[in-house]
Amino acid sequence: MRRPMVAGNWKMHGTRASVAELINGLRDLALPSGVEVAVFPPLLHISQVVDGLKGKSISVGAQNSAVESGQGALTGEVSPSQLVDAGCSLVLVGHSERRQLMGEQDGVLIRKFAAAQASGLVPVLCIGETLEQREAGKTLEVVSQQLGSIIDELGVGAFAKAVIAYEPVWAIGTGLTASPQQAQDVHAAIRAQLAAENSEVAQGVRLLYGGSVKAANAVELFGMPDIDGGLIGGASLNADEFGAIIRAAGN
Ligand SMILES: O=C[C@H](O)COP(=O)(O)O
Repeated sequence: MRRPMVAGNWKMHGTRASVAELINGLRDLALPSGVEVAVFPPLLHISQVVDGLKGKSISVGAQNSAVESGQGALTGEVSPSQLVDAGCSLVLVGHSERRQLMGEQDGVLIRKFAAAQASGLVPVLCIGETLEQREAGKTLEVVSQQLGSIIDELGVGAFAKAVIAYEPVWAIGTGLTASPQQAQDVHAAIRAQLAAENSEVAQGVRLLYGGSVKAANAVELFGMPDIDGGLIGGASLNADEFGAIIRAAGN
């Protein structure tokens, strides 16, 4: 039985004041015990969030981390071990905004994934196709290649301590959501790809859906057999809406 997870990716949003307000809203939420909840604030606000959520069962993660796990001469980067030291337990790897806007490709993402695990962080690997790729009928090929690059290099066992988020790029921040069946089809293919190598890992790994998830569509999405929760962008900036999405995962 996989424990559902609902994670909020705050992206590049927030000031110290708005983050304080969001923390208060999150503290007021009654969280269902069966759901793991996490937030990914901007790096600058991680300490504030870790301190503000003390005693509340919400994990804190980073949106990105360095390719090296320790410390060193890497100007502008923050390493997984520094994130652990700051109170993080998770990190996003390969969000489409970083793949597309920062040019992050497989080689770098493999190193980030490995460095995160070496420091004890749980990587949340984000994969998904663009609209052009979906329209060309290449969705499963693209997703399989993105996942396969990590499996080939680090082995399927790496997913015993990782989470995967399927986020179709065309659904991110657009208000367009993959239908529950569209999302389920891709999730099933992801699980089958893992199962071809190791069925125990495949059955245990949480597969989150991301892309315009709201309280209004979460119940249906999370009701699909291979969707184990969500990675929420815009809707996670409102504690009440985020709380309603969390409850949808607890149903
Ligand atoms: O990481 C979160 C995803 O990019 C989804 O963002 P969104 O819920 O604003 O569409």
